[in-house]
Amino acid sequence: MQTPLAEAEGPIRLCFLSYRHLSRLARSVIEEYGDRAQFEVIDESFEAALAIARARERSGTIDAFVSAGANASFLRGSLSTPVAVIKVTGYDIMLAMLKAREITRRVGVVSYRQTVPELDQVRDLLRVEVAQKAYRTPAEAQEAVRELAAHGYPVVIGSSIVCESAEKEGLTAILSYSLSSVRQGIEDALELGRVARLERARYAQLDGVLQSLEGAVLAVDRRHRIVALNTPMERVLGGSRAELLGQPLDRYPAELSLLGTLESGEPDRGEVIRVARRDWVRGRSAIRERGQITGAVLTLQDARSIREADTSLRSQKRKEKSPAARYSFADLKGSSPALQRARETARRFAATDITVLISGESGTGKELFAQAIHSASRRADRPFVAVNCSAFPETLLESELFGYEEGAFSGSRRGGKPGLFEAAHTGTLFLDEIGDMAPPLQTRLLRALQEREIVRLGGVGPIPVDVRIIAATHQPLDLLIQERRFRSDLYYRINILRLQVPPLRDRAEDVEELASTFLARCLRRLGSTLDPELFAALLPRLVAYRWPGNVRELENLCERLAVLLAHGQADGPASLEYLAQDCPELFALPQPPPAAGSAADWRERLDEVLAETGGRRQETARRLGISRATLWRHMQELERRAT
Ligand SMILES: Nc1ncnc2c1ncn2[C@@H]1O[C@H](COP(=O)(O)OP(=O)(O)OP(=O)(O)O)[C@@H](O)[C@H]1O
Repeated sequence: MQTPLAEAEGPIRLCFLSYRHLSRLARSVIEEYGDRAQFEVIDESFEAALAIARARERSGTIDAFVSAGANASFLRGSLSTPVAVIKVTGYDIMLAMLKAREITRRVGVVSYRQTVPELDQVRDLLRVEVAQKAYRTPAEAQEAVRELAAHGYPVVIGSSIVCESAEKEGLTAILSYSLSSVRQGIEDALELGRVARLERARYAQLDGVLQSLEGAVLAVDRRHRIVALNTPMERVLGGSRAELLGQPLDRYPAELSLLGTLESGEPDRGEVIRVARRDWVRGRSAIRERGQITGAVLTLQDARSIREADTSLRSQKRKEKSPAARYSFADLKGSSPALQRARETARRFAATDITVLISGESGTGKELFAQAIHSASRRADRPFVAVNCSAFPETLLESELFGYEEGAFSGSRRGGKPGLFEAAHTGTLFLDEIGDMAPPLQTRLLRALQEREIVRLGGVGPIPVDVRIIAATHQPLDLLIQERRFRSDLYYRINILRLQVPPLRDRAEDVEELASTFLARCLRRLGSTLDPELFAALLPRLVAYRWPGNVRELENLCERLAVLLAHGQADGPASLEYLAQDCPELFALPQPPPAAGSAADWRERLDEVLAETGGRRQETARRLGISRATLWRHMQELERRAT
């Protein structure tokens, strides 16, 4: 394949466009250039010359044109290929004057644009009577020649057009151009042609880069005219490249304007604009040459493709340590009417993308419901991220949720850290115990939910996040609002779809299914099976118990029972008493739930178990059938009441 620069090799292709007087002169020097240049000489001027020049431009067969006088000016203004101008020098005129003097002492000189003042000074020297005239158009040239003829000037010096007119008037015409000025014109044209080739080759390379870009790109010059663009940008502007090149960008929607960038030189990136019925992320920057702004570039990235790339990037990262939901509706055991109703409601919520608020006592299965909703929603294969708001001190929870930038606080990790909102992007964020969130953080959370974007701690730019929120609480939020511990606007924002998970004591029908499921599962893990007779004997006690720790307590108790049963320490119905030693709660009066029972009783029980476990909270929580977070909360509460 030929590279653009290889195309720049070979002789420079020049085209002469002039009346025949100059063409004749040009033909006489062509041979001197040998291999350096290839010539085409055309005896035409103005409109006819322009038509031919444009045809050559389109076919790309010419590197530069050569012309003179008014003709050259006319062509220059209409062609994008360079036009070298053959200029008349004082020396040329002197030579022509000497030739003219051999014929007559009355000489007319007709020059393009302006007369030659020096001639007035030398005419006495040459002892010639000189009449000077200037012209701009062929008609003016003709008129000037006619006037000279009328005033009895037999010889006229001038350009090709002038010579042509003079001959028509029957005068002697002397071309003002000398061979040396024609040679100078050709040298200029060779240089212009060489530079034009290099520029074309560079442009072709740049264009190759532009075309390979996925986004729409264009560049303008200092005057805000389009000088380069790629195919996607042609589609945005709704025209072909040939139509668009050279057009002022002002004609297009104001959002695409680069005038501000040309003015200030300041780049700006990231703003989303809507043009041609699509959303684009716009970038604008200035082009500088040696510090001077010479143009500007506009880039438009399809917002949809950025979103897709963002999603795939985030999901790529997520695959490494993806927080996923483990449970679905199939894992939600229980067939009591209350649970069935809750399950049905949750299923309907799963079909929407709306915020859900789940309330219920600790251990009733709120997180399990949240996971089931997520797993049945359109976000099922996206992350499910759970955070217990009561388990973190305020500032730590803030950085957990929103992440932080490097240097946000002393000890912040290098490179910063994305928060749970970002980790949950496109998925679900489960905010457990939302009632325990500190009010300042509630304000930040509300803003994130409303704006659908977050700002990392120490960060400036907002990061858009697409997250479904499922919040849970064991406390009545309306009471917390009265106590000014919960913001009412956040409450209204999250309290859209409500799900109440009933305590286990209100659905005793579920105990049998739950207990047999938990026991069978634990025993299987221990390589044993459930003895139906023993289970039948145990069931009335399980059903009668009030389960202050709800399903979690039942699950923990089943684990304990399974260990005892699997090791053959309890065998047959007679061993119920034996079990009673290890599971006294089933055989004694039920422990009052912390909220309902007296604080003193609860404190006593808590202290008792803490003493038994040597202060180990994990084990204490397990024995009490509550989560660690709940234990921590209760301890805080008791301390608060004590002071
Ligand atoms: N209906 C159910 N079927 C099977 N297992 C359940 C059910 N409900 C709860 N569980 C189990 O009980 C335990 C406690 O449930 P979960 O953590 O969802 O409760 P929670 O209400 O979110 O508790 P907390 O308020 O203390 O965070 C979990 O191990 C869960 O799998």
